Amino acid sequence: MAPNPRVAKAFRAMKDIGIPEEKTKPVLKNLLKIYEKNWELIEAENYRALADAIFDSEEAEASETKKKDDNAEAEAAEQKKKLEEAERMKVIEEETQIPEEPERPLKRLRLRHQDGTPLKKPKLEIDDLPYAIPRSQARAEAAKEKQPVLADTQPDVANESLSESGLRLRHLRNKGKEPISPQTDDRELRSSSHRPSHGVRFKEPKPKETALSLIKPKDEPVTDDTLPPSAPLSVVRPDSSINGVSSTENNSPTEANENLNNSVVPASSNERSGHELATIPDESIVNLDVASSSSGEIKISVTCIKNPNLSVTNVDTLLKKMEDKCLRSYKILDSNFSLKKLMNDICDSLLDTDPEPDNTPPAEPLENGAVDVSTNGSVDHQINQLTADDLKSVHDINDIAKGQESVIISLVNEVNTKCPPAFHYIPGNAVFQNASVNFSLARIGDDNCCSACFGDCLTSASSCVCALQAGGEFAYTKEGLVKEELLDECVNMNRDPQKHCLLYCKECPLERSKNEETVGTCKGHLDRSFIKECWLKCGCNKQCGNRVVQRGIQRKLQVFMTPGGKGWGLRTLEDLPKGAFVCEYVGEILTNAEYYDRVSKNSNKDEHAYLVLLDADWGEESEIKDEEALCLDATYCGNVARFINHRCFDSNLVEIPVEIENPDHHYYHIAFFTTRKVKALEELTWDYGIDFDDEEHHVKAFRCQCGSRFCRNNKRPTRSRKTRYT
Ligand SMILES: C[S@@+](CC[C@H](N)C(=O)[O-])C[C@H]1O[C@@H](n2cnc3c(N)ncnc32)[C@H](O)[C@@H]1O
Repeated sequence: MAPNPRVAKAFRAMKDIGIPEEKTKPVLKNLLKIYEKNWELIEAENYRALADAIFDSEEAEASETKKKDDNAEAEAAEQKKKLEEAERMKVIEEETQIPEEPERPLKRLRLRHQDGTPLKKPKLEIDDLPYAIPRSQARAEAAKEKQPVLADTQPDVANESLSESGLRLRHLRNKGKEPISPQTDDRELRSSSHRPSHGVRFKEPKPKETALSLIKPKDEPVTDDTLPPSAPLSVVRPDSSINGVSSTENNSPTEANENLNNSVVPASSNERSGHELATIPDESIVNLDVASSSSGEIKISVTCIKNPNLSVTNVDTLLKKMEDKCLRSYKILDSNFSLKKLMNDICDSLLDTDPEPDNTPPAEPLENGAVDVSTNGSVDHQINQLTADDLKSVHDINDIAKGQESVIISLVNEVNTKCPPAFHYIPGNAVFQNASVNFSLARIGDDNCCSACFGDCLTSASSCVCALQAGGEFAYTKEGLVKEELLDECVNMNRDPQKHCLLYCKECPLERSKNEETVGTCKGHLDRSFIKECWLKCGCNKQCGNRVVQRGIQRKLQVFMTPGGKGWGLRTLEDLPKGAFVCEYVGEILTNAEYYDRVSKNSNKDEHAYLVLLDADWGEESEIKDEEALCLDATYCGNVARFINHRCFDSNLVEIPVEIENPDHHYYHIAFFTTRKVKALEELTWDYGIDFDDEEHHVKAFRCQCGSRFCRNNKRPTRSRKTRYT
């Protein structure tokens, strides 16, 4: 078909002004459509409309391209921003000491030896040690020669070696003792069954227990928990003048404080429901009477002699005032909290305590004035008829340490109504019964103390005897912080024990104490570095910088109910620097045999468990007697450390053994130091070293809620726990 001459003419006209046909064609087509084929309009003024339309379309195209370019640029900028942000986060992470993605915990070691045959040692290449701080001559040499380290070739302390960093670290070993270690399969690493020492041991329902094991841990989210009230609260003590019909709680005037807001939060060993709050004034005599009848009536009467001119107030006003006070002072979270409900709860608790009141004789007061409810059966009930067990749990929520530490340690629960657990607060370890712990001065020879020192050992030009004992350098800086090298070594060892020296007992006291037909094989014990502090026979003064742990807790700490299902936890109320001493793990010093005995007799399977082994020396000696194989049990007696929860891998605390009174290491202290800077209100956590995979392990492996991105419990099916504990 012959081309439309008007079209050809339009093409020519455009060509004359430099516009090619292919550009003209689509625009002309469009224009014809718009002008409804009105050629006059297109041809007017020498195709001006067409030329304009073409230029317009060119402009639109250009702007479209620019837009695209801009978008691409914006995208690139966004991408760059993200990368920068990621980089910044990385730096922050590094600065806050959050560790890098760890090697995934490997499977557990398997023991291939047994039957008394000499055992091979674990194959440990020093090259594999991230920090490679050899703590004995043998290990240093092994490092040099890149030979596998044989545990039994390690000499003893007298023989310390310089670490790469120059820090001398002391071994927990005895001269001439030859620990034996089993052959291990390199392909199968890291398990808590082989993750020895210092872990919290979890009680298992079955008495058949195999071994203690521990585990490993990130930043706990900072919660906006409020600080504790500053005025200490007094503890409600049972009245020694209980008459058997009604009870009376008298607050000693010496414990008094001006306020009317003292509270007691008792909890029985069976975990009370948190309803037993009693509010009593201080400088007054408060009588609290509770009575119930067989028809189900309960009468609670509070008599308070405070102000003789007291006029009767409106009950609603009083309730409102008290509710405000409760919400404000006791940090009760529930805005619908009501005193009436609280009283109702008290009644419920009372009924729960003894649902069938009978007419047996009134309870006999205990020595300390409390009433043992086991003998109590009167129709009248006393809200403060505390059992001996209950007495352990009469906690002062404003100082759970009851004045036994040099700082106040408050307790808050803003999550639920659970009361603090039942235990006696003790500020230092105490022997339960059979543990052989001998603090005699005669045992401390000249080589165990710096008797020639004076003043502050840390300021003297040379290292003192105590420092030499720990490897030649003081463990602490002048600021009282653990030196980086030691800290990092300990953190590292805990993170990956298989890369460090595990020592194996010929006959493991732990296995022996299980009283099974055959003594199980030793699962290995970490060869740990110690801190050696100056002590009584040292010539330095009390303020010597090499005395840190023995001064006790100095930081503001708080026991709090964790929101994440871990139960109670411990947090700091102040920012802490890296390497700061927080507290030591305090409990009853038990032999392992005593501990197993305790576990087997304990019909109450406790929800939580609180055991730490003092096994740092075990693999060093050919034979450890039962009374020397010790552990710390904080179940019934302990300090704040019993509240420290576990965090896999990147916990903010690490435990370091500390020698103070005892030159041998059957007994020593376990002290917690910060692994990085810790912000106020962060939860303090510790890697227990539990192997959540170990099916045979006696440990009651809780479902870990640590929240760490390295949580070892995350990827595992819950099958073993379910079948074991239901
Ligand atoms: C030494 S206690 C710690 C204090 C304990 N939360 C309490 O309320 O008394 C150890 C117990 O706390 C609980 N726990 C500790 N860390 C935990 C975690 N990461 N996830 C879940 N439970 C944890 C377990 O029940 C464990 O047996």
